[in-house]
Amino acid sequence: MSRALSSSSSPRCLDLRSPKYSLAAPICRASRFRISASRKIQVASTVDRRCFASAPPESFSVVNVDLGDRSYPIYIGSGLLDNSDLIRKHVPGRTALVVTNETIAPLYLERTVAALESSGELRVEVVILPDGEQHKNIDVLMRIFDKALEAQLDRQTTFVALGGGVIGDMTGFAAASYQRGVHFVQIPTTVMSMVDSSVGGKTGVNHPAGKNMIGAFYQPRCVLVDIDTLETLPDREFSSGLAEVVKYGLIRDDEFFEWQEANVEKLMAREAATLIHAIEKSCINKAEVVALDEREGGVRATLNLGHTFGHAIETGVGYGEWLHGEAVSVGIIMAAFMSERLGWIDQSIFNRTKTLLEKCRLPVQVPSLMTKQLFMNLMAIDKKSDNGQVRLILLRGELGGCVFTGEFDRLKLEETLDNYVTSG
Ligand SMILES: NC(=O)c1ccc[n+]([C@@H]2O[C@H](COP(=O)([O-])OP(=O)(O)OC[C@H]3O[C@@H](n4cnc5c(N)ncnc54)[C@H](O)[C@@H]3O)[C@@H](O)[C@H]2O)c1
Ligand SMILES: O=C(O)C(=O)C[C@@H](O)[C@H](O)[C@H](O)COP(=O)(O)O
Ligand SMILES: [Zn+2]
Repeated sequence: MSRALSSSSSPRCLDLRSPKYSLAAPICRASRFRISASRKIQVASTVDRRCFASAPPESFSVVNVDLGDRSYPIYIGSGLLDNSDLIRKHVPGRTALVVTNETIAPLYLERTVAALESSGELRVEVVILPDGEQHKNIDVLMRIFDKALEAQLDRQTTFVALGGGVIGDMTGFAAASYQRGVHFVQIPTTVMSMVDSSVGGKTGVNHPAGKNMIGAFYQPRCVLVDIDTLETLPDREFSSGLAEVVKYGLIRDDEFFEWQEANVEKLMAREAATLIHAIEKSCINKAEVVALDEREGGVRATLNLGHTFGHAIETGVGYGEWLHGEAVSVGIIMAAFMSERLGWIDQSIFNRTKTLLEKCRLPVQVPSLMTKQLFMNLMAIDKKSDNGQVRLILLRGELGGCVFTGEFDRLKLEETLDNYVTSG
């Protein structure tokens, strides 16, 4: 059950009351999740596999992102990379461009291209980018456009992102802007991209001065999560993605947080059923938030818990030095510390958060390179800033409660930086 979030007396402090969802009547042989509060939006369901003639015997679930005529399914399961019917259903036109990187290409490109080409009706082009956050920029983005133009891809083409969040964010932005918009499909291959970045349509690239500063909201036509691809994901990357999973529990889903506390060992052992549950619950939480506030007018900002501190760390130490989830983990702990110092949460919530992040093998200390001044400079250009004033997502009330606000005692922010910054 999602928690009702704490309200605030401040007019600039949004009341982030989240709707609850519950299990409703089964459809076919499976379950359907609904928001059971005032807004009855179907956010998630499990499809009848009979819809897909050549689907493999493995089962999969579907979480729907409800955005009216731009709604789309997130398919979650095993063996889905080879399920040609599933992907082809969402690739109209006669051409597709698969965007991936040097690490993922030898692992999963051949199968992805084979699935797309299986009908014999699609010409599939490929562009392989260099790997790493340091390449998430305008210069490397141009390589996607260069390839698309060289291959004479038209407006009916589909850009397919095969990879982690870097590839997904860049391909989505390329799809949003190539010939003013072409179709887009996400095939995430990291925990981070499966639980977060492939869903919700935030796309873009970094600027040397700040993370994701250039981009667009642009939704995919479907997200295909094949959990088998996680078999090759390095441990450090695996842990990184879990920072966002912990985030969902903290901002809106106390039961999910408690489930994580109870199942973290199985999660870290990559047990399939546990992994699938974590991905499904994360996608359901994200889909609900995105359906309520696609373009971050209010409640969507809560998905940024820890990110104001975290993005400052990623930019400050140099893109790629710290992984996104590592920086977010430290950001989450700083936000929790500050919330506790403000008297907004009990110390036990801070302690439980720290323990869970540590069990996910995530850092909870600021890198030594970060000075207080560097934090302040980088945080000032955060996209959530309002008229030069930093606004933060802070925890408030019971576990699962948070607020997005610029109305807090600035001394507590200073105190937080003083407590966590070790240098200069
Ligand atoms: N758009 C959003 O809503 C959103 C949400 C969260 C994060 N992000 C962005 O996502 C990026 C981080 O994503 P990420 O953590 O996936 O990093 P990433 O895309 O850099 O991938 C992590 C590393 O794992 C490799 N890799 C990917 N899949 C693999 C696999 N199956 N097997 C082996 N290696 C594999 C990649 O080549 C890379 O080296 C950041 O730029 C962050 O800002 C965006
Ligand atoms: O989807 C969202 O909204 C998020 O904030 C998800 C974050 O985990 C993600 O890192 C996102 O890219 C951050 O967005 P930004 O607007 O702060 O760049
Ligand atoms: Zn993030």
